[in-house]
Amino acid sequence: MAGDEGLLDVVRMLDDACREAGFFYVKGHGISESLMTEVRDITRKFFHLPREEKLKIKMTPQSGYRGYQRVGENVTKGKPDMHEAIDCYTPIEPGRYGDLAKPMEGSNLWPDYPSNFDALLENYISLLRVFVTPFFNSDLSRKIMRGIALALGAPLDAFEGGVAGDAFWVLRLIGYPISDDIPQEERTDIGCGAHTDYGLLTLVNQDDDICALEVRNQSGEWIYAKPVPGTFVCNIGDMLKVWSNGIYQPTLHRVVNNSPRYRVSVAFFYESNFDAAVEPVEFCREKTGGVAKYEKVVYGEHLVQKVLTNFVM
Ligand SMILES: N=C(N)NCCCC[C@H](N)C(=O)O
Ligand SMILES: O=C(O)CCC(=O)C(=O)O
Ligand SMILES: [Fe+2]
Repeated sequence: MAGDEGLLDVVRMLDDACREAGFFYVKGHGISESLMTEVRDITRKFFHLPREEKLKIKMTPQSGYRGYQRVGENVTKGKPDMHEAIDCYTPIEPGRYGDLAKPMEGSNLWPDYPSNFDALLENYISLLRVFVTPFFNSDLSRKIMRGIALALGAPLDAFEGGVAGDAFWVLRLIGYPISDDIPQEERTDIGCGAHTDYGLLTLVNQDDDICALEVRNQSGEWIYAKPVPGTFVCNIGDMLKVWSNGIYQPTLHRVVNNSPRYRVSVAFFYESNFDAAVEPVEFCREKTGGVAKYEKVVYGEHLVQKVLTNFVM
């Protein structure tokens, strides 16, 4: 690979983006634009169903926090978010991680309508995750993580193995209504409050033509991650900060839908192993003065703590 100029260019761009912005666009990734659109369109169709239909897959503590949440149920920094969503997670069998995963045990709730929802989404998830057949491989998130490993000057598989070789995944299908459609007494001015993501890497498939995702730059200004059709907007999560000893930092972002149209985005989160204890890896410590800047974090504890405090139901 050392002689592949094209690859080295991409790795350099990735390193710049991860250091400067914590956000970047990925194109030419092998997921067809038509599939990306289809996934957003089926999500939109679901959110346009009557409330009773959507509540058939209501998210509750008993469902392992999987399923549908109404506008305002997700809360960020004490303020209700003006989005509705379906949250899906890697299925967790009872007892799989002992007490650690108890609150999130279970399998995902898929709606009956639109009828091919589960098949389409399960296919999409497998393409973003790790999908290996004798004829065809797709593992987009892992490929990007391999690029990030190279960007840090490490071997390709530096972010796999015991810590992320069995990566946990999260999928959020999100709808942001226009404010006129939200009763005034329930309305706040923000679709999703400022936050960083929890894991390694996020891949956002967002509606074309609506600017709503805002990223905080180094001067503290909010700038749009404008839609670029066919691309994923990618960003770094909390676990990669710890793992890289802060060489790459997650960036605050938020969503404000001031457009006159309902906005859909589908965010895929590629995480470490659920029970991984993530700590600064030696090759990153060496690059940053030899001292670990962060304490060890168990990813599953981080996620469960977020999930238990994110909702007002
Ligand atoms: N899995 C992720 N990243 N979910 C993003 C939701 C961010 C908002 C959430 N209420 C919070 O305060 O974190
Ligand atoms: O809707 C978006 O564009 C981003 C959503 C987001 O940041 C998240 O769910 O973590
Ligand atoms: Fe996010």
